[in-house]
Amino acid sequence: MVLRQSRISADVDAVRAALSTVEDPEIHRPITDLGMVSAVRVGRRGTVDVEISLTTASCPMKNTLRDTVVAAVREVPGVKEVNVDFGVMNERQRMEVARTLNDGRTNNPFSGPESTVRVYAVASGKGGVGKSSVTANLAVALARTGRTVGLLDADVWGYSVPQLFGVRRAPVALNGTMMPIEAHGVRLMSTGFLVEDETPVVWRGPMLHKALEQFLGDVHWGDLDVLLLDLPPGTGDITLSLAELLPAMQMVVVTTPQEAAQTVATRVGRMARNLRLPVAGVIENMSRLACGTCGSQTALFGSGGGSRLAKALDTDLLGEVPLDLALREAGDIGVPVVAGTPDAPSARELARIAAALPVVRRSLVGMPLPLSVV
Ligand SMILES: Nc1ncnc2c1ncn2[C@@H]1O[C@H](COP(=O)(O)OP(=O)(O)OP(=O)(O)O)[C@@H](O)[C@H]1O
Repeated sequence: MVLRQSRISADVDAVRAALSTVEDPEIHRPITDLGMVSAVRVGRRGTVDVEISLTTASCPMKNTLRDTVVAAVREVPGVKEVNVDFGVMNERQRMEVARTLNDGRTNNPFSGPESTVRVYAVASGKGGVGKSSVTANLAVALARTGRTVGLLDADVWGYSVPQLFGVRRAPVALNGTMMPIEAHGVRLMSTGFLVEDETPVVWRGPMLHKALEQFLGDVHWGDLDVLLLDLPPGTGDITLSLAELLPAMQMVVVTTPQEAAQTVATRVGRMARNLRLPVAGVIENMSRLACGTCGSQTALFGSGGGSRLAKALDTDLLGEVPLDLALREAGDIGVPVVAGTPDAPSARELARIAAALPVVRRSLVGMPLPLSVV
């Protein structure tokens, strides 16, 4: 029995079938559909050689891809050894991949009425209240419950997504289509990936709108369940553009317990009303500081800001995230706290909030209807 099995040789079709279960880690399509498998050779002793053509020579996911290919091919009966060689696609092949990706796609996949993607824009009245930390952790928490999540760093000038996720590289681009960078299970895009370290971004007005349009339309987000947007602090052009580009956009407002609720409510409330954006709820951040030794709680930044703001905006308080050293340290090392220290008090609360994020729809009352006079 043992002898006979060692003589069975795997066949090329079975190996190709196994390879069709392997997805490109960034494009999320089978490598066989993308034309990435350039050769498969099966030796008599169960040795399989696979040649993979990468979309770019500096493919950051090369090792991940090698591991998945080896694991898939090893499952084929008769396979004893798997060797993977990498080459690079030529321009014609890259164009073919870009065509496959763009097949039937409209420019902005989130703009049509048929889009079922839940879109949350996370806003704050001012900077430094933890809006980006909250957004990053909500995204990771949602991804950890099995959802496909995208996070667009719409804080174009003050981007923090690269730091919060520990990503320091440029995205792969294929003939005008950019691949989001995946980290901690979330598909990310940020201006921070596109500029040299510390280079200031000076886009304004129409250029800004165009850039956001491209972030939505020219990035291959794939089939998302949820798209989160980390807005810049305050209210302004970016929110205006995004509200126009994303009909399903709803806002989540982050505040500290101390912030003058009335000021934020007036500012954010006016913007939400003017743009007819529904507010899904308020998250109070930096709520209390728990003493690690005695467990006593100190309201370092006062209390009640979140519930006051929720009341003023006529929405719900979704949760209160405590001040937590683990969250601050997580941000510094680039591993969101819900992934790195899921038992930390802030991580538990953020995961709870993510699991219960409500869906509110934009009212059509007062919106211009797409009618034309005939
Ligand atoms: N709950 C928390 N506990 C401890 N530290 C926190 C908490 N929330 C945020 N921080 C820390 O506060 C700082 C500001 O957070 P963050 O960058 O997320 O704020 P922001 O509102 O997005 O700021 P900006 O508007 O400038 O982008 C960071 O150092 C972050 O680690």
